[in-house]
Amino acid sequence: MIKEGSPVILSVRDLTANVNDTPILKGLNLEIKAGEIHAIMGPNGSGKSTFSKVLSGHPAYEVTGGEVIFMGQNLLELEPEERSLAGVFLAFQYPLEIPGVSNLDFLRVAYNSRRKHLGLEEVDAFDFEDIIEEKLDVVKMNPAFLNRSVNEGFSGGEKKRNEILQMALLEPKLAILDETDSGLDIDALKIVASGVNQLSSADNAVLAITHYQRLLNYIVPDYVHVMEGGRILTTGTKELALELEERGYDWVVEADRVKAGV
Ligand SMILES: Nc1ncnc2c1ncn2[C@@H]1O[C@H](COP(=O)(O)OP(=O)(O)OP(=O)(O)O)[C@@H](O)[C@H]1O
Repeated sequence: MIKEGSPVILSVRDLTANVNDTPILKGLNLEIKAGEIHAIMGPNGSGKSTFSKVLSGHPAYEVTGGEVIFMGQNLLELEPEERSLAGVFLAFQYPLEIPGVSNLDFLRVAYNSRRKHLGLEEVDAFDFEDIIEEKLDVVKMNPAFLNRSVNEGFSGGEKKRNEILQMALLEPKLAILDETDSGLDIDALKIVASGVNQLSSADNAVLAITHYQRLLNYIVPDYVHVMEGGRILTTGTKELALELEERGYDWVVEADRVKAGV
């Protein structure tokens, strides 16, 4: 859904970041405009999850250089909660369990925080039930999951579905999906993808990190990036994902070496 002149949602320039004093991101550049769906693929350990965690403001990751501008503001200056309120949503690779906090209460607090941030009136528990019911339908989730503690005892696939429910509710400007497809059966994959597609619009953007081309049959990307060694080595269209599926990553790494004259 690329439109000429769409506003830039995320601009990442020469981003470098360390984990435990070890450089992981080594000069990452990426620009995402409104209405676009981007996919990042790449070998294990190339820094994909690190990138998503740096964007969400995870404290274990130290940014050592570069800039990240999200909708005109310096994202790196914002606390993780502020990033979320500003409209950055990260669907985790391993969603956290929060024992003792009901999913319904958790979702209502998150929803009201975002409304407050947008200058809108908070909704009470009664009205929230109508809102959440509509969103449950997006991910075809059984309402019984609302009364359980957040993700506690949920299966891997149920946790991922719950992440997409949060996303549908919060309507972020930038949704980052970190291997949301892993652990999903075929039907759940289609439901999750359909939830993402229903959310996707000309005003927001999606960044999907995945190992599997099959997700991209359902969430069709405008751009596919290959990450290796903490950088984006190459960018293509959805056909690139098909080529990667067939040929693996070595040829991309080799082509980058030849380009760099190494
Ligand atoms: N807390 C940490 N301490 C030490 N090293 C870490 C830590 N977190 C990540 N790393 C290292 O950073 C590198 C990049 O990891 P990351 O999880 O970002 O890769 P990835 O591309 O998402 O991999 P995968 O496809 O396997 O999920 C890896 O070598 C990993 O071991």
